[in-house]
Amino acid sequence: MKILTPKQTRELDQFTIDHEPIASIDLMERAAQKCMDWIISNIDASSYYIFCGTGNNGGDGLAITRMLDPFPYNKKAFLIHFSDKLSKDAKLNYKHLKKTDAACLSQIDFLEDIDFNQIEPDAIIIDAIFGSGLNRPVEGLAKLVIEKINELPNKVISIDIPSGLMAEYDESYAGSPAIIKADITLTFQTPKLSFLLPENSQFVGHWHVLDIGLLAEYIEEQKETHVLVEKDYITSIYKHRLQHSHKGNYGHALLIAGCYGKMGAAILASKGCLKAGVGLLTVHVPHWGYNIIQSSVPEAMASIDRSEMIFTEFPELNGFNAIAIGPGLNKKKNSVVAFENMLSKIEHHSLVVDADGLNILSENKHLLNKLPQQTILTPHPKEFERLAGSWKNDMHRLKILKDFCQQYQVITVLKGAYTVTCMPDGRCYFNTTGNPGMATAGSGDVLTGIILALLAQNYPPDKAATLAVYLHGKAGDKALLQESKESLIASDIIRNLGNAFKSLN
Ligand SMILES: NC(=O)C1=CN([C@@H]2O[C@H](COP(=O)(O)OP(=O)(O)OC[C@H]3O[C@@H](n4cnc5c(N)ncnc54)[C@H](OP(=O)(O)O)[C@@H]3O)[C@@H](O)[C@H]2O)[C@@H](O)CC1
Ligand SMILES: Nc1ncnc2c1ncn2[C@@H]1O[C@H](COP(=O)(O)OP(=O)(O)O)[C@@H](O)[C@H]1O
Ligand SMILES: [K+]
Repeated sequence: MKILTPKQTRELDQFTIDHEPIASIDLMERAAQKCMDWIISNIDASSYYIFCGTGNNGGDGLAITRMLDPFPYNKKAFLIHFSDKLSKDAKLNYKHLKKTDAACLSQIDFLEDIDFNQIEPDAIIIDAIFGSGLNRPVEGLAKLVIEKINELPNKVISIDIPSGLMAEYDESYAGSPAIIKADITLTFQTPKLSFLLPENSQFVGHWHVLDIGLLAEYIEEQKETHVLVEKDYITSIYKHRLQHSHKGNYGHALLIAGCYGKMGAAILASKGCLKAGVGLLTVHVPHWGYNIIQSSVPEAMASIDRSEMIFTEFPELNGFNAIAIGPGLNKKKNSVVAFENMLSKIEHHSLVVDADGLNILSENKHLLNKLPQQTILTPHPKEFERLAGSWKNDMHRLKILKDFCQQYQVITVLKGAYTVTCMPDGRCYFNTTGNPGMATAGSGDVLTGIILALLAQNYPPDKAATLAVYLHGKAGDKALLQESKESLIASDIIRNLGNAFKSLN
């Protein structure tokens, strides 16, 4: 699903109004009805307090209040009068609600006009103060109301976007002084970019996209800049195995991993790779790790370093079509030299760099220029900061990520919730699978193994990265059916890779 900018969202609304065609007031009615349908199906409450602004978001809130009328709920709508400029459609809905139930509607000029004590703790608050039209930090009356709502124990449902949050912002934006902390956000047609950034999860809560019938024609024409990766996209890139295939069809991968004390990383990445369908896997380990890898991963072949403890050399690269380097490596000088040598020998191979491979790059930045085009880097945020520098806010981090990928022509998988895979041309793919149980030692090593396996199977690097990230998260979600978020460990992700692949069929 494409994520649209605020400008594109406005254009999409207008395109739908012009081409469906539909009057804007009817579109608002449709949006409000979709919210109502969702609320009635999912929420069990007897009282609703609807806080409405003066723009079209407030118009949605006023329409929702009217639609609650046939139901046996207590309801009260507050028009937060922070501006005299009521939008045309908000005005129509204001009049309409006055006719339906004038008593439930109050205009609020001062915070004291609202008796917050009357709001029962189990009542639902609907936040329709600001939507996508917010264009500056919230001040004055609206700020006071938002702060007060955030102090209440009530469940809050935000319409379109939590009031005070912007769909997109730049690095100079230090956050609005007041933003609604929603439990649920019901957003229209496509999610907003800000929903996917860690710093905003405290405001957005669980978000749901409601299809209000805005025209797909317009969305299809837009460039794929920010994409939410869901099952339909993944099934479109997934290649089924052919009946008459043999292991030679699925590539020969080389994994360079492990050092004294960190052989576990090599084992986890190897297993992730094998369980993601590679034909053949060779693991290059220090001498000391030979017995460990052979007995823990009998399916893999071993290539043994002359060094007892660390990575100092690599096997002949001909014969491998994909290489991963980094899990459980180390950053000693001899390893850096071997890494640099290897980069100079790479020709047609696809490459993944993780963990200490990334730390070597951070400490030897000239090596970034030697990476083959479309190399996949898989940093967690700390590793990315070491690679590319620090950021002022998460939207700025996204900009740094795009600049970095464009400068070095690499693909970067920035890990976390909504892992973002950024392409050399700056396109960003946000993953939707995975859970906090995956924040556990070795989980990233498994991902490296999966990416390696898909590269060896000849997936183009951009598709290998997005598919691997999706499958890794899906395996984590499947693991959660038997485990808790605390008990889930990296081996559980490996064990559930089969279930993750099956979910694509
Ligand atoms: N278009 C459609 O077809 C559909 C739209 N829909 C709904 O419309 C919503 C977008 O509506 P919107 O554009 O009217 O913006 P909204 O956020 O309600 O109001 C902002 C207003 O407040 C003002 N303002 C801004 N910042 C401010 C601040 N800090 N402090 C004080 N004032 C501030 C600003 O005016 P300004 O003062 O800048 O002139 C603006 O007029 C969207 O989220 C969705 O819910 C749905 O019904 C589906 C169909
Ligand atoms: N809250 C979360 N939601 C979804 N995925 C997560 C979450 N926390 C961590 N993960 C995933 O778990 C993996 C952790 O990787 P990493 O930090 O490199 O771990 P390690 O270095 O221990 O192997 C990443 O793929 C990341 O996306
Ligand atoms: K809102």
